[in-house]
Amino acid sequence: MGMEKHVLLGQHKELIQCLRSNYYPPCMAPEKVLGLSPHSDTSTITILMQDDDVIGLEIRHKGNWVPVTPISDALVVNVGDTIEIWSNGKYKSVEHRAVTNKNKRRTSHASFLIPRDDVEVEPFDHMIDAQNPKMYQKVLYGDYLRQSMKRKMDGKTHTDVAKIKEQVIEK
Ligand SMILES: O=C(O)CCC(=O)C(=O)O
Ligand SMILES: [Fe+2]
Repeated sequence: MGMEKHVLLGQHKELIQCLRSNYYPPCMAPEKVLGLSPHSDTSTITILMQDDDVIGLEIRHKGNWVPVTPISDALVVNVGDTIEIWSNGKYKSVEHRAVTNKNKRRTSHASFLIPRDDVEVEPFDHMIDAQNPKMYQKVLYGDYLRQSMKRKMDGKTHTDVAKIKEQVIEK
């Protein structure tokens, strides 16, 4: 985003790390049962450690679900909604889900890096110009996080609260 590392870090006020560990037991009918419904993370970035012997994570790319094949000793880094808002939509949060597996159990550990609750998140001025008008309104991170957590995971629909609605200009 054309910013020094410490400036971006400073935008968090305090860099908070939340950890979620997921366990997906073997499932008799993986074609019918998802491990985790489609969603994007509200974080700035998410660092994911996943088992390397079973595929489970999938990202949505051009309308298709694409498996993220594990690489030994490698972490997966996903862009979250906060970067999407700060970058005014230049860097989109990735929609993802976890599928189940008939024979193998799977574990994953997601580390969400997030700003402090009282940070007002909105697109950075330098990401806005005539070609890229402001797409997101100011949201208080704590409110955004809690509102998203209250909802059923449903793709990226929770990001609508931060989007500037199209103006209807009456003649
Ligand atoms: O299990 C996975 O690979 C995905 C986990 C995830 O998306 C999450 O915990 O938010
Ligand atoms: Fe996630």
